Amino acid sequence: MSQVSLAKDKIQILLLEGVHDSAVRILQQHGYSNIEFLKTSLSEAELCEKVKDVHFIGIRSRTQLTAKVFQAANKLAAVGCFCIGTNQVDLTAAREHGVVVFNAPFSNTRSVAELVLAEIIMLLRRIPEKSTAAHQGGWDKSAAGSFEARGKILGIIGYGHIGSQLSVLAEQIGMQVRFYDTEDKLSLGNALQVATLDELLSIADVVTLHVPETPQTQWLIGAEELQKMRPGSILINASRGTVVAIEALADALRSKHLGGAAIDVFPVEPKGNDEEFESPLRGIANCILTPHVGGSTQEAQENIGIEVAGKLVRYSDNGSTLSAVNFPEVALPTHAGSRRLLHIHENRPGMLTRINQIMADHNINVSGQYLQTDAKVGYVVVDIDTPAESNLADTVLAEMREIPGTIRARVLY
Ligand SMILES: NC(=O)c1ccc[n+]([C@@H]2O[C@H](COP(=O)([O-])OP(=O)(O)OC[C@H]3O[C@@H](n4cnc5c(N)ncnc54)[C@H](O)[C@@H]3O)[C@@H](O)[C@H]2O)c1
Ligand SMILES: O=C(O)[C@H](O)COP(=O)(O)O
Repeated sequence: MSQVSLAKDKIQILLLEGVHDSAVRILQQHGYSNIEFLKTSLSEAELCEKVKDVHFIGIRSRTQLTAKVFQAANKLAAVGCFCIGTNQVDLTAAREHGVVVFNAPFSNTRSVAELVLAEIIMLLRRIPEKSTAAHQGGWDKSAAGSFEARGKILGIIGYGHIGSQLSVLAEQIGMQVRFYDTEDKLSLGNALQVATLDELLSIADVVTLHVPETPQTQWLIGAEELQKMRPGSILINASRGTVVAIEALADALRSKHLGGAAIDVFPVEPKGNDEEFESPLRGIANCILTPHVGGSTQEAQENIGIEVAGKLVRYSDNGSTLSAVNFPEVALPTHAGSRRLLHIHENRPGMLTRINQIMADHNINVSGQYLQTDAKVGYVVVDIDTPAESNLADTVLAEMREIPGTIRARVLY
């Protein structure tokens, strides 16, 4: 499971799903040239084969990194999710294999909030069906069923980075914001938190979902919840496809209980742009269907590329795990003038003592030491004063790997 120090051009990086060029630029600027770039995702079987030689992998929301993939990924040090969601990665398996997972928690949030705001206005004015009619030669000039957004109640489920930004934007056009969140949240502007999901559903003219995919959010909105929404109200989902029971939503739209919907994420999404999109929502009036593009803007993708590639570089160069989603977080200074050893282990008592005993045995001067643990994993970083040409670091590394409970150890180049 361990990995020796490698020259940067030997470090293999695999970028999938067409992550933005900015990621490649950042990696190259920091000396990483061994980069394979694919526009598509890969299946589990393809990944298991491909990851064997890979040290860093970059994915978006489509690539499923399962326990089986981590089992095959002997050399993998870190995963960069070039998106917000990390539900596509088995985070526990990653941690058990000593693989650090990073994401981009902020960079595409504004893009999602803007799209949802636009959809609210479009749906309240019944623009999707009027536009479809016009494309077919129709002329549906009528105010029936068309409303201003001003004064309407926007119900936000999940008041995190996206939900709270949308809250601010929606107030700018005069909407009244109410939100439901399982955590107590600071209300921005005049927004108010409500105590229960049912309360939110019963008062909102527009309900929009901004929760992560978790066991608790799976099918959060089913037939029962849809019935609790106000007649003629609107549902928007740009979170994850498993949050809304899609057949029940199709029924609620067909029966006209709901006045419209905008859905960006689906329980099953095509694997690529050349696969047909199947959904019970196809053909339903006043229903905007978008191909998971909430975060797909030039600005967001470029920023995500820079942000996540930067995190991979800092981990590779320095061992920094700041803002990792599955790992003890350590923010580290550079280590010019010393060799840096990383030791990832099961969180058992006495690990640090064992590591320091090895340093003492070799009469090594430790110039810096950092330890961070969580319930399962411990992460120790040791800076030792030894000339770059000495092989003492490799000797020490070999001994550190022998410590029972070691998951992964390496020395930084
Ligand atoms: N469509 C897209 O392209 C796109 C783009 C970005 C993000 N997303 C999705 O949007 C999600 C939200 O993003 P974010 O940046 O706002 O995340 P966030 O973590 O900042 O906010 C999520 C909020 O949901 C709340 N929450 C969690 N479980 C809940 C529950 N059961 N009921 C009510 N509230 C609950 C949390 O407390 C938190 O406040 C992401 O996890 C991702 O899946 C989609
Ligand atoms: O989690 C996210 O950030 C969004 O779902 C966007 O995913 P994408 O990078 O696959 O568009």
